[in-house]
Amino acid sequence: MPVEEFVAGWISGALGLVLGHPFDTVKVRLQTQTTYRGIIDCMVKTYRHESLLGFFKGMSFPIASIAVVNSVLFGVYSNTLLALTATSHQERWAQPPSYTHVFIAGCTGGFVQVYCLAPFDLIKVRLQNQTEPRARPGSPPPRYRGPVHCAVSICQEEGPRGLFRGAWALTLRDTPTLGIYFVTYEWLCRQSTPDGQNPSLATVLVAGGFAGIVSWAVATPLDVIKSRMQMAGLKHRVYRGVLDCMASSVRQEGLGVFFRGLTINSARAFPVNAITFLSYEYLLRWWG
Ligand SMILES: C[N+](C)(C)CCCC[C@H](N)C(=O)O
Repeated sequence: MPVEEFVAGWISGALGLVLGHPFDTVKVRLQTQTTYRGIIDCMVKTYRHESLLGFFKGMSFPIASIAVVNSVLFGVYSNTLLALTATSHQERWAQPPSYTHVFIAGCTGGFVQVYCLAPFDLIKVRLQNQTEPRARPGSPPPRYRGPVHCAVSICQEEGPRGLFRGAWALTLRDTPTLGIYFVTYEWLCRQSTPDGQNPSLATVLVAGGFAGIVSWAVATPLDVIKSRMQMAGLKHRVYRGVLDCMASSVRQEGLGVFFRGLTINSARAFPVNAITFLSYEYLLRWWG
């Protein structure tokens, strides 16, 4: 099994993640809190109350976990494609796989990575939603003191299964949309590359960026539901399931609720995924 594909997936995921985390914090806050009037308002308030550090809340765990999550995503994707088409990564541009195979491999990668991602994503969302400024003498401490404390508290208060809160919504969000993600990337690369050649640096950047935007645009409605279900255990507002969360969100806030965070998700998706695909492709070429 080509191990380099897992390592390349990890490094490229980490680079993308750091770049995109401030956008991600604004997105999570807009999706789960009703106190902000929009992106700019959320950014200004976060900066005023919590300084620049506020935008980087909840980042340490994703950095550690991206090693597992992105290497599983890209590794399973690539190896599924290898099993389906019997062409290794080096031969993949010369003998391109069919889009159906790319889609199936993407969905498989997406499905498998959810089980690594779910607990880390839950902790990230809980920490990002703590709007208290850094501890000052006299001010009440935030509920969670950090990622480990957060994980332990969730286990104690909600049981170990609590760590998988929202995992079903995450599965529904990621399985089809990661299929779309890889198909968009492949399609855009092939459109702008002569047959049989490797795509250029600019092509990889643009195709990666758009793959991110397209897949996030499709994923946003379930992203909102996923984030709300992850916060539910905390706010004592428990949903009976994905459908119940959808129905009660629409009832209270209208259909627009499904598009919360769409703009910021797209703005984040371009640079994050451009860097992710660029480093993935080039690392594999160097090692090739
Ligand atoms: C498929 N869906 C859009 C949900 C996720 C795509 C994830 C890609 C990348 N790690 C990122 O954070 O943008």
